Amino acid sequence: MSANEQAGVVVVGLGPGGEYVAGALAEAGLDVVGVEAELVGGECPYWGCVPSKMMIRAGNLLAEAGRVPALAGEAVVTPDWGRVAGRIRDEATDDWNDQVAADRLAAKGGRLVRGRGRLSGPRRVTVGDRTIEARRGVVLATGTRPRIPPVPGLEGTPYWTNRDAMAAKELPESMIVLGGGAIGVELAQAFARFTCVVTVIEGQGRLLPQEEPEAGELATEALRADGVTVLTGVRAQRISHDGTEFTVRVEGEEEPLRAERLLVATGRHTDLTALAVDTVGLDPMAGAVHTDGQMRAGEGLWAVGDITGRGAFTHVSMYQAQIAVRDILGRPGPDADYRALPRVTFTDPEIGAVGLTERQACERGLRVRTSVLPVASSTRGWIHGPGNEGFIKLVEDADRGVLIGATSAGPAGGEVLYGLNVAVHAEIPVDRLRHMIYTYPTFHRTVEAALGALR
Ligand SMILES: Cc1cc2nc3c(=O)[nH]c(=O)nc-3n(C[C@H](O)[C@H](O)[C@H](O)COP(=O)(O)OP(=O)(O)OC[C@H]3O[C@@H](n4cnc5c(N)ncnc54)[C@H](O)[C@@H]3O)c2cc1C
Ligand SMILES: NC(=O)c1ccc[n+]([C@@H]2O[C@H](COP(=O)([O-])OP(=O)(O)OC[C@H]3O[C@@H](n4cnc5c(N)ncnc54)[C@H](O)[C@@H]3O)[C@@H](O)[C@H]2O)c1
Repeated sequence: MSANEQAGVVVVGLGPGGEYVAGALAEAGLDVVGVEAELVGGECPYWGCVPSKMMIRAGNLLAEAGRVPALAGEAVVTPDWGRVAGRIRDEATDDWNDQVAADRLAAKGGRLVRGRGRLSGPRRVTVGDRTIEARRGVVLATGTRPRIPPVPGLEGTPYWTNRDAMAAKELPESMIVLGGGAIGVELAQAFARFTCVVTVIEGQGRLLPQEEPEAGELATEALRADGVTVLTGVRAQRISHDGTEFTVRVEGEEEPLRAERLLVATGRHTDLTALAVDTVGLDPMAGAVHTDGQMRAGEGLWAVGDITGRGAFTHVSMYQAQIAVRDILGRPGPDADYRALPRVTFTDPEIGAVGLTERQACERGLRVRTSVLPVASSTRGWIHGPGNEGFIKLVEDADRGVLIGATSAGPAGGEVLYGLNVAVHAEIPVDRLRHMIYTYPTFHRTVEAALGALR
């Protein structure tokens, strides 16, 4: 097949990673074509981070109002989902219209091609009946889609994914959430705080199973305090929908669960077959596009974002995008380094974590020292009162005397994480961390106490 168009670089998928690459390369003067099948900006601004955090912000306000009687008097609030739905429609997503983002790319000098792209050989991308030859190369940034588990009966029912939840104009009366990972716990709590009756079903033994066990316990307590029913270590056996409500049969439960909505939040996957990666010698059955430290996936081929399987987070896609841009422009720079990968689950309390969990460190054969201290034991935690649940957990490589992992859960737990992120990233000796000044009275003073408690 002969190429009928030319470009310097073709970026396939314009989520946070691809949009950054396309914009930065266009600003640097390259002839860039960005190919986007849906909305420029991707999952994060339209169906992910931004709208979900708007829901969470609103839900947290309601919960905070519920804490007023204990500390400050009376507060009467009437939850109104319409405010959240309206803000998501008008402020976050422009009613799911990406014109502003498309114009932003054009203003930087990039060319937008709307459609679903696929590789058609080295340095070639086909979109519909157009084939574009990229002189310098192609960047794959097509992200992920929800993974729908093969539960009997599920297919064909009007189940929700994150996309339906983000676009919900009305709050369902009840909702079953399949999956107790980041999406499941964040949305379960936000919907419950607006009075939706929520049940979470998590197949593993605890919520947030990728994180420390203490994080899962805290998330369970927080969700239960908001009235959410949390079932862990169980699987849905059969799902049906009778036109009005869902029925979910769960192993070990005599009575089936019933709810108006079913949200499937059981992880994400990427479809490399549809991208035709075999035309450039990559395995279409692989779960991700593997890259080297400069985000190179082959000759004239780079990949960034969720598709690389290095952590499905916007900040990872942006970090990788910066590296790919540097490499494509021929500027030297350090390889991608995931040792201090931070993540925050935006429940209330927020659960932030960086680096390795204790278990991951032990599995690597490292000799570890750990400590866990409750935020409530700090002066600030005690002053804060209701809503002060949380803890700091540290994981130290005992032989090197540096932190290799940490969890910061509590009020503003994601912000408190920053210092720990720096410590893990820069490998600051624990002994130096012990001898710095920690502002009084802050939540992060719990870190100082936790450093002293490492055993
Ligand atoms: C509910 C929810 C909440 C989240 N909250 C957070 C959070 O708080 N913090 C955080 O860091 N992360 C969060 N994430 C994850 C975050 O959204 C993703 O990690 C991020 O969007 C990944 O960016 P990306 O560039 O890899 O791809 P994506 O954002 O997935 O974008 C990929 C783009 O490629 C397009 N595309 C796909 N295939 C093709 C093709 N063949 N041709 C052309 N275009 C194509 C898609 O239409 C899409 O626009 C959340 C995700 C969800 C679902
Ligand atoms: N705050 C954030 O940064 C944030 C928020 C939301 C999503 N995200 C990103 O989006 C990605 C996708 O989120 P997610 O919550 O869908 O995935 P996830 O991988 O975080 O969690 C999925 C959960 O579903 C469970 N599960 C899988 N199959 C199941 C089944 N059949 N029955 C019951 N439970 C089952 C898994 O054990 C797991 O705990 C995450 O990996 C995360 O990186 C990030």
